[in-house]
Amino acid sequence: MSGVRAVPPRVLTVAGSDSGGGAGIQADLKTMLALGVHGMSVITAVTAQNSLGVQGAWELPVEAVRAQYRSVVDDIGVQAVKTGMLASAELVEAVAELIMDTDAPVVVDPVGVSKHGDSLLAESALDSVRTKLLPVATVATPNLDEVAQLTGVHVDSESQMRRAAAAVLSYGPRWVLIKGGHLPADAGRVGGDQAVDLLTDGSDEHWLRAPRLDSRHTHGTGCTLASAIASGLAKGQTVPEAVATAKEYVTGAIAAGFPLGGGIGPVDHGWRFRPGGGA
Ligand SMILES: Nc1ncnc2c1ncn2[C@@H]1O[C@H](COP(=O)(O)OP(=O)(O)OP(=O)(O)O)[C@@H](O)[C@H]1O
Ligand SMILES: Cc1ncc(CO)c(N)n1
Repeated sequence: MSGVRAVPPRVLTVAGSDSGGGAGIQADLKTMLALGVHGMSVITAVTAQNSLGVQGAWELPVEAVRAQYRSVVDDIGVQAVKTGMLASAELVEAVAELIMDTDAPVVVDPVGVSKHGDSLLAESALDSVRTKLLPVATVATPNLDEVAQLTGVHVDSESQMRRAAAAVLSYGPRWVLIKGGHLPADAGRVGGDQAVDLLTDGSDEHWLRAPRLDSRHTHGTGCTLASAIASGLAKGQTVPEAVATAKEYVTGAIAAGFPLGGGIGPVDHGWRFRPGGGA
């Protein structure tokens, strides 16, 4: 065979490794494969993690993170970047600085704690996230716990999501997606049967709604959503388009989540390839 091969858009994730394969770097790369882009990784930390929680975490030296990033960006190039677990203030600041020099949209998932409540970011790094990382984000995707941690705004109803969005936008990201996945079941005007997220840049506002799925196996939802957004942006979609297609993808992945180990199983990144999945 000969001829020019098509080169897929390239997306870089800067995040931690989840040995259990459901979240972190592993979720990001699986999402990117499923969405047809070329995934690349800068590993910031290694976690020993499974369906029961995080048993250990080790940060990489800043020098190793910088070297991985430069290797990818200087030779291969990127059409979008996604950040996840950054562990420490030093790493947050180094990554923010690297991103500043990169001409590509950036999705910042300000990962604070895992589904089991294990900390993935030092308390001392919060200020660097606010003042260094959020300002370089094209889209920031905090969940409600991260919103509370970063801004002090506690959301327990849909109406408060607007206030939360304004508080995050005050740190400088172009767009914010407030993820309502953790809203209590009886919150909001429309009742508790929907998983509602709010995307806004301060003037344009998009409410994204999907059926709230009664699944225990939701490990990796946030990483999957942020990587799917980055994949859409790399393909040239606008932010609202990328978020809408990512929401559809993560909803399908949650619906197909499966039990693994004795605790919270992963979402299914490959759901579209299964019988009836639509691929
Ligand atoms: N039970 C559910 N049913 C449908 N959608 C859900 C459910 N739980 C979360 N979502 C959706 O999944 C996406 C990720 O949101 P979530 O709040 O779970 O992220 P997260 O807390 O950052 O995830 P993680 O725990 O992986 O860090 C959002 O679009 C949210 O609305
Ligand atoms: C490494 C890693 N990144 C992100 C998450 C999200 O909760 C996780 N559980 N583990």
